[in-house]
Amino acid sequence: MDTQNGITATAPAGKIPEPPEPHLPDDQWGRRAWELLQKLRSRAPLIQCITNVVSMDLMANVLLAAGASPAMLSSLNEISDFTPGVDALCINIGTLSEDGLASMRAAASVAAEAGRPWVLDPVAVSASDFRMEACLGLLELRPAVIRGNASEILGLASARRIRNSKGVDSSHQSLDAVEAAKSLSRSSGAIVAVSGAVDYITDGHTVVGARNGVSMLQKITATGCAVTALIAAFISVEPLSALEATACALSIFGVAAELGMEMATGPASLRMHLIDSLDGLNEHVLVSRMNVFRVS
Ligand SMILES: Nc1ncnc2c1ncn2[C@@H]1O[C@H](COP(=O)(O)OP(=O)(O)OP(=O)(O)O)[C@@H](O)[C@H]1O
Ligand SMILES: Cc1ncsc1CCO
Ligand SMILES: [Mg+2]
Repeated sequence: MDTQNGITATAPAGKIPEPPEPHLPDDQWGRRAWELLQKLRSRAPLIQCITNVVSMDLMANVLLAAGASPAMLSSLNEISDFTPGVDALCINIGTLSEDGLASMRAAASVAAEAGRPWVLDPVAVSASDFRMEACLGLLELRPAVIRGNASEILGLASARRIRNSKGVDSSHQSLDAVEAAKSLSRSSGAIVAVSGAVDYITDGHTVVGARNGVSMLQKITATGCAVTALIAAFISVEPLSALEATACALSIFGVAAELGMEMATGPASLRMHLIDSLDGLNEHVLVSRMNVFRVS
């Protein structure tokens, strides 16, 4: 059994791991992203978010602007009724509590049993043993995607609280966490995305970079949380191509931010214009702006 980083291997004994997804040529990403965005808009998938109290509003509004249907239900008493019917689940440990963790565990188990994909946002995983242990336990429930900033991915991949971690913000560059992301992907079986100036997405073998976005996103709280929820929405419409769906979600969010920045005068107006730009995004603008490339 592979116990790399102390995390139990994901493929059952004897099962041959699935091959990496076929490689999409760099010039096809815009077309692919538009195809997935159209699917999302026409299906309006139901996305359950068990998330931190800071992020709820932005997360729900980003999901709505993209065409999904958000539901921030988190009581343990509702999970057995509600979670089997969702299209995907987003779990974010930003303001973690004992009760919240019990709900997260229950919802991830129910989603997995019902064959619904779920994504993990390991916010500030190195801030406390409580968070690290919570995340390592959640990894055993098989998230389809893990998205974090570089410090979070470095911490989670090592299964140890890293020093010089600052809380919810990153103190590392995304490129510094690419090898950790690959290792975490192989040990957990999840697609792993590291956000930053360039977002990196990996299935443990292939690495794709997404260069869209603006640095002012770091001045708006919970943009990372919101893009993780967007990833949940994208994988719900394309579960068999989770790497592509994840890269498309990150890149589309970045394109919306770039368009929003053209009208914004600061973080507060960028937040508003980003949501408007995501809602109004059209094929021509998306295809001409998308900047996704194969790294390895
Ligand atoms: N320097 C940058 N230039 C362009 N885009 C960036 C930059 N830094 C982050 N982003 C984008 O901002 C979004 C949030 O990423 P970030 O790494 O800041 O997440 P985070 O730290 O988890 O955020 P939060 O915890 O506030 O939700 C992503 O879409 C990412 O691509
Ligand atoms: C500021 C903050 N604190 C806990 S979660 C959160 C939102 C960004 O991750
Ligand atoms: Mg975060």
